[in-house]
Amino acid sequence: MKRPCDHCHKERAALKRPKTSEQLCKACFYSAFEEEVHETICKTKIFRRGEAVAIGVSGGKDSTVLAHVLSLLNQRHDYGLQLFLLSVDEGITGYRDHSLDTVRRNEQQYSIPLKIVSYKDLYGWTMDEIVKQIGTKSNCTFCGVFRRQALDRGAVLLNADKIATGHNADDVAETVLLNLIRGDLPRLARCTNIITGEDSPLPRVKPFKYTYEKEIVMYAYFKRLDYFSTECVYAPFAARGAARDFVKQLEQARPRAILDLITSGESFRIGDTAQLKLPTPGNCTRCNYISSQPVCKACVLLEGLNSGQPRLGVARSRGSKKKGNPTPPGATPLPAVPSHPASSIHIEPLSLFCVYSAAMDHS
Ligand SMILES: Nc1ncnc2c1ncn2[C@@H]1O[C@H](COP(=O)(O)OP(=O)(O)OP(=O)(O)O)[C@@H](O)[C@H]1O
Repeated sequence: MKRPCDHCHKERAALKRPKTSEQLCKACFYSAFEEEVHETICKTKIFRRGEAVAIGVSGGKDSTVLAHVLSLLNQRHDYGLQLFLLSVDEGITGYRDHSLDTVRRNEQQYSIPLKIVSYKDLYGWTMDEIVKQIGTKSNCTFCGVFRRQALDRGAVLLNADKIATGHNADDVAETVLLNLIRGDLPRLARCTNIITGEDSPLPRVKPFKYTYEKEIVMYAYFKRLDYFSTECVYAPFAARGAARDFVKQLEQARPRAILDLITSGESFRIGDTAQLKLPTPGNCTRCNYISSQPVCKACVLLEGLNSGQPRLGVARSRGSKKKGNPTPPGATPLPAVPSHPASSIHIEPLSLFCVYSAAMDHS
């Protein structure tokens, strides 16, 4: 016979909590999971009453659970947030089309309005078309850069104040490790910030910063949430490989290791030399997107695609001084994106870092 729940001592335990090793019944697990996210939101003050929040939803487990939990906590604790679902359709047949079906169902299930923006409309290219040009070697670079901008542009169209993403504690711990391995001190110092996006028009927040991936999967499973669990067809091995495996091994030996890695990252402070490396944000001269270079990375990549030299932007690490309109025939010119005051937030180009690490993995 199973032992009783460590919290309520009434119901029988249904699971062992990965984060704490406690034996809990389902109800106590849901409550612990949700209230920890609530505590993170309150302590870090990532939301203000009345704000419009665009939740970046891919249809995957993390963002689906995020949409579910934010909607629930918004009602339960009366945050006064206006929530939206925001999806980027990268144009990947057999992957994103299916996950978008999930997101459309989520719109009904959670009664949260959904906006979908597509690479085809914004840039004139789908990822399927890009992969035909570039192959599967540097495709993640294009996808990451385009997705970041697409999320920003979608959120601006929604008049959102913030973007919330489903990045979890495992993601943050991996980023700490990767920055440490690469000796990237400025990024190491920033990568644990819960509010990021100084290099974007809108702040980005990670309510799951302290939430373990395993618990997100358990929560989704026990609550029978409707999510899509297939890997991207173009990047089944791109995801941070060794760092991910290492974090999982550490967690197996000692569950607290994930939180400890985050705490180590948080304790890091950079000196003046490293501070000098931080780029100064300006605006892209072509599309007006916030950029530390005269031409933003997306425009450089587009220029390469449209001129039949798709490796152009991949080979160059940053920016381009070439002139010309990168918008292809038939594509919507990119709408102007306002910038937000840099002083009001911390910076952490986590998504850009994913792109960077994917590029490193492929190189
Ligand atoms: N196509 C997309 N549309 C909207 N948001 C996205 C998209 N892809 C990723 N995101 C956001 O970025 C976060 C991290 O991206 P990542 O690539 O790890 O997501 P995923 O593995 O596709 O799905 P999930 O994180 O939801 O399980 C997601 O949780 C989500 O908030």
